[in-house]
Amino acid sequence: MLIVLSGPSGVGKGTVRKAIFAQDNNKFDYSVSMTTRQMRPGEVNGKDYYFVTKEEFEKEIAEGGMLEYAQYVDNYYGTPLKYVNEMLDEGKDVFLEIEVKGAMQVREKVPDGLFIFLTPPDLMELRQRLVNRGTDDLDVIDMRMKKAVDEIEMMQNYDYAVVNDEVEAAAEKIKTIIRAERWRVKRFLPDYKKQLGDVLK
Ligand SMILES: Nc1nc2c(ncn2[C@@H]2O[C@H](COP(=O)(O)OP(=O)(O)O)[C@@H](O)[C@H]2O)c(=O)[nH]1
Ligand SMILES: Nc1ncnc2c1ncn2[C@@H]1O[C@H](COP(=O)(O)OP(=O)(O)O)[C@@H](O)[C@H]1O
Repeated sequence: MLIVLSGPSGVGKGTVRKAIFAQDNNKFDYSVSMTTRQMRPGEVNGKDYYFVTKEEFEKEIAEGGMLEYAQYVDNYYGTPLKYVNEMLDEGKDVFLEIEVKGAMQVREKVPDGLFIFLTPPDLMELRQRLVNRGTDDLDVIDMRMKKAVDEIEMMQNYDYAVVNDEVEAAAEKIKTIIRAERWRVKRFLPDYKKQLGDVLK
């Protein structure tokens, strides 16, 4: 199963994803993204991201090596296809944390993935989080808010919406959804159909 966590800029995707992976009882693997943005202090190449140059990233795109990618604030971000395919072939679940444009590309390619939209309690709180994060000037924050409203409209293309009111609670809700989704009929039927084909040979 391919699990996609997405949502508007600043809602807390990275924070909630880290809370999910901080617990070691996960049955799924995190797909490390590739990016052209600068490495921040404390980040590790290959763990937080694969940090590459613009030329290297564009070469990957040209060679068909990306499951999806998007340009976000002048940098490329994308999911390398190789690791995702390897995990899915081994029957493992893979977890992507990506912005909405990339998520929609994945929805096209993997329609039976699980798409979860992380949403803020309300727009004032989203703005407050961007202010608290302290990485942007107020005019940039206003631009991000306008973008966030467009991004929130994409919610209708997802399977579940999770309100990020409190980090641990949001992480728990997401894990509950993933557990429940494992028992969807559509995940069993193809396998039984294949077995039937083998049994009747
Ligand atoms: N489409 C896409 N978006 C990604 C990927 N990896 C990270 N992102 C998104 O890119 C945005 C910027 O990430 P980052 O630079 O780490 O900033 P921060 O999450 O705002 O601290 C976030 O919304 C991430 O969810 C990816 O592989 N593909
Ligand atoms: N549930 C929450 N309550 C309060 N602040 C939060 C919550 N989740 C995230 N934040 C804060 O909001 C800001 C944006 O979170 P971040 O994970 O960088 O968002 P994203 O990855 O979606 O851009 C950060 O300062 C983070 O600490």
